[in-house]
Order: sequence, then C-alpha cells, then structure tokens
Amino acid sequence: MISTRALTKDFVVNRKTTVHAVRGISLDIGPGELVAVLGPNGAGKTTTMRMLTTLITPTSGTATVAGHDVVSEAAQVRRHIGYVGQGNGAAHTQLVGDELCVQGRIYGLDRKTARQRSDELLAALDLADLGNRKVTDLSGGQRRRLDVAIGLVHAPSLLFLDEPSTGLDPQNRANLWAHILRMRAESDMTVVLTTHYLDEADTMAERVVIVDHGEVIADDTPTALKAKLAGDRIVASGAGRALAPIAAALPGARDLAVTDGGIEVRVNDGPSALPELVHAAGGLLRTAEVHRPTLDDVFLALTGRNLRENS
Ligand SMILES: Nc1ncnc2c1ncn2[C@@H]1O[C@H](COP(=O)(O)OP(=O)(O)OP(=O)(O)O)[C@@H](O)[C@H]1O
Repeated sequence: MISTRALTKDFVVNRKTTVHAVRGISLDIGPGELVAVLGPNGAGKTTTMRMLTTLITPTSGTATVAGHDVVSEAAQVRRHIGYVGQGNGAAHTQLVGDELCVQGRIYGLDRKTARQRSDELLAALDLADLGNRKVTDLSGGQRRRLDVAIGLVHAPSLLFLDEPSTGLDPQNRANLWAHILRMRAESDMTVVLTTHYLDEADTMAERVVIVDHGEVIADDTPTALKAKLAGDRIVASGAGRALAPIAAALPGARDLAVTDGGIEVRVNDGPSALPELVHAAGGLLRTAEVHRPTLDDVFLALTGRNLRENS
C-alpha cells in the first residue's frame, strides 16, 4: 500500500540554514495495516506524512502510495487516500452536513451519493444529530470526528491521521478510537497515524514505527519492540547491598541499581525472574514487583533520551 525508498526532505530556510527534516526513510506498509508513527517533536513525522499525501514533494528518494508515485501521479494518489491533518481546518460557518457533502462533491461524488455518504458517516461517527449545526459550534471532540468524516467521505482505501486525538480529553480520545477501529474493521482500510500518546500507540497500533531526527530507528509490533529493546524492570525493597549480587545473577540481568530501600534491575522476562529472585534472596527481600516496559523505555533504550521530555 505504501512503499518508500530513501525518502528525504530538506527545507532550505535561508542561504545558511537547511533543515534535514526527513533523512532517507525506507518503509513498506501493507494493505489493512494499522501503523502508528511515533517520535518526539520535530522528528519528521508530519513532513513524512505530507510527502505521502502529496502535499509537499520529496527532495530525493521515492514513494508510492496505493500503487502510484507521489510526485508523478499525485492526482491518482489523492483519489485513494484520506488525510486528516493536525488541528482543525479553517473555521467554517457552514452546516455540518453541508460541509461533508461539499467535500464529497469535491471528490467527484454526485449530489445524491454525496448526501447519502455524508449521512452514513454522520451516523457512524455519532454526529447524526448535529448535521444542522454550524461547524464552528461543534465541541473539540465533535469537530475532530467531523475531520475524520471528511477524510473518509470518498471511501479511501488508505487513511492518514496526523495526531488525531491531540487536545481531546480521555473520553473523547477513546470515543474517536472506537469509531476509527470500527470503520477500519468494516472496510479493511489501511490506517497510518502519528501520535504523541505512547499509550495510544501501544494499545491501538499493530505496528509502531519510531522516528527520530528524520530517520526510522525502530519498526515492529509494540510487544516485540518492548521485549527486544527494553525488557522488564524488577523493583525490590529489602537489604539493597546484599540483594545486588543476587539480582545481578538473574538471567539477562542488566542496568542494576542499588536504591535507598533496595534494588532495581532490568531482565528479559520479569515474571519468570521474580520467583528466582524470591527463592535466592529469601529473608533479604521485603517486597518485589515487575514493571512491564513502555514504549518510552524503548525510546530511552534506543536514544538515551526520554520521549516525553522531547514532546
Ligand atoms: N516548512 C518548513 N520550513 C522549515 N522547516 C520545517 C518546515 N516544516 C517542518 N520543518 C522542520 O522540519 C523538522 C521536522 O518537522 P515535522 O513537523 O515533520 O516534525 P514532527 O515529527 O511532525 O513534529 P511534531 O510532533 O511537533 O508535529 C522540524 O525541525 C521542523 O521545524
């Protein structure tokens, strides 16, 4: 569905400054995949998405989307994709239903089909009662759902979402996700999204592409990324100094730290290392628990930096 090779974008700011926003990204995304592109501010996520949606042209490298080249066949690419950009579009005083219809007409739907499709989408996205409201009167969550409806009006086989849930409260985020996942299940649509929310990428995406400084630094399922790169952390309280050599002997033990009240150690498989620690440490141990890794741990392991600090 998407194939990029050494995709690169430089922005020439002035004679002395060129920003290397995307530095040679090669990526293949198959039909029906749900992929989250994750990375700190300025990593190059939006720039990549804008190249794939034909909004800007690459400096070098190639990209095909739905079988068409993003530069030489931009019009064909656009026909196959939906794009929901960051934030809300221009403030429209149009009615919600009309706005959606107009967007459908722009994509070449006849009046009747546009109306039908817009009614379907308003119902699917819980906006049916709001068809006669002005777009400007919608709440943030409703407006974001309308943005998604607009991205879907021409029934694209591929949907790009740039930070779809930024600024929404947890309930609206969950609600938006429920809609996106349901529509994807119904149409087998490919979905590529960028997000700052680690938990969102972790729970919703089947595949996570981590981008940093314009390059892909990891690409796998969230589970595999966490298992491969981060491991589990065991946090134990008790006689720290005496516990340290025992913890160091656990299978795969690394990053051992003696803390005020005990130790912390990283292992590959926490649930199986914990009983070993309990058995070997006996009375030296007061409490012990396993912390499963997060995608933030993955980013830290890869870059030595914290994703949240950057975003
Ligand atoms: N039109 C532009 N002119 C100059 N520099 C740009 C332009 N657009 C983006 N950049 C720069 O390119 C780099 C990548 O930006 P991009 O918006 O792709 O990052 P991002 O990962 O999407 O960040 P965020 O999470 O903040 O949206 C940044 O350093 C940004 O300042």
